[in-house]
Amino acid sequence: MRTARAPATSANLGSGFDVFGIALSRPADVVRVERADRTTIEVTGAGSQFIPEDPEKNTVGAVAEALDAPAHIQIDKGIRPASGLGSSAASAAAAAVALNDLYDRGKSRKELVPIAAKGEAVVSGDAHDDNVAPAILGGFTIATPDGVTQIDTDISIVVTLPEIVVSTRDARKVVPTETTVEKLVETVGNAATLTAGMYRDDPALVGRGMEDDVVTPARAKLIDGYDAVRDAALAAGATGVTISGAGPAVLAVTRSRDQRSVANAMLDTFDARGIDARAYQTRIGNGTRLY
Ligand SMILES: Nc1ncnc2c1ncn2[C@@H]1O[C@H](COP(=O)(O)OP(=O)(O)O)[C@@H](O)[C@H]1O
Ligand SMILES: N[C@@H](CCOP(=O)(O)O)C(=O)O
Repeated sequence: MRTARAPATSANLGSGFDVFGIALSRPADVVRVERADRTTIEVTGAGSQFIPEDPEKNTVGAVAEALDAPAHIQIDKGIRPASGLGSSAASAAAAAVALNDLYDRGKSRKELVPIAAKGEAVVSGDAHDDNVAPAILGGFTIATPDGVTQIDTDISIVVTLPEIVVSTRDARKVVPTETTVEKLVETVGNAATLTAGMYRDDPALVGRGMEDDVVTPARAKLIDGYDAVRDAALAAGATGVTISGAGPAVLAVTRSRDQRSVANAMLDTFDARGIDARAYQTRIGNGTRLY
């Protein structure tokens, strides 16, 4: 038997659509695997009533198949599904690391990224690596078709998760298919600024580099109160605010001293609109840990 803990992740970070991702120190999923003749799945925890236990429909089923590692897989969800916090990716990442060890498959952490991404394809229709890469490797990751670059960094983050459901599959349908050269130039500048900020552990650069005028405005329409919550977080000291993944979670980069006031400002703003929400005061953290 093996047990692995995989963290929530936040993909895109505004200017890095389908490329950038960060691991968050909390919340997390815990996955326990035991050898079996065929794969069976049991899910408990946050939002488990909405998560299929059929191996064809759960992200961990695709991972077990890709590693040829049938198992009884118990998933304890700490990350609500359809949150924008890489919930489906965290289970896949934890299962990949645990099954690789259980069956002694000898894959490196980087080799496990595309295997865990097969689970993402099951739920979102696309095998994008931007959640599974940080979930497995930790830190800040740049996932491209040529591979993953990982940077360890320490940045304070607030993520606010409203009681709204946005499925990644639906949020991918509103992504614009065309943009202008001006916006392309702006996006490249912001993505480069963000990357420099990650190298320097600099929340001001990271926050500025999250600006995005292409994908985020289209998706913001799916999140009731997004603009007001963003303004409130910035007024409370956040250095940048964007949608976490496909939403509805909203992510703010902060200096450590401003974390609590930013979290309160975001919660109060959702509350004023009658929307229940919870805030995670968290940091960029480690990848999947095997017990
Ligand atoms: N192990 C899993 N954990 C979470 N969601 C899963 C899992 N396996 C399948 N799903 C399905 O994936 C969808 C949530 O994935 P997604 O929309 O990408 O949310 P998130 O942004 O939180 O990852 C839900 O329909 C859920 O039922
Ligand atoms: N790049 C993807 C990331 C989806 O993240 P999730 O946490 O919402 O699953 C996208 O933006 O569609």
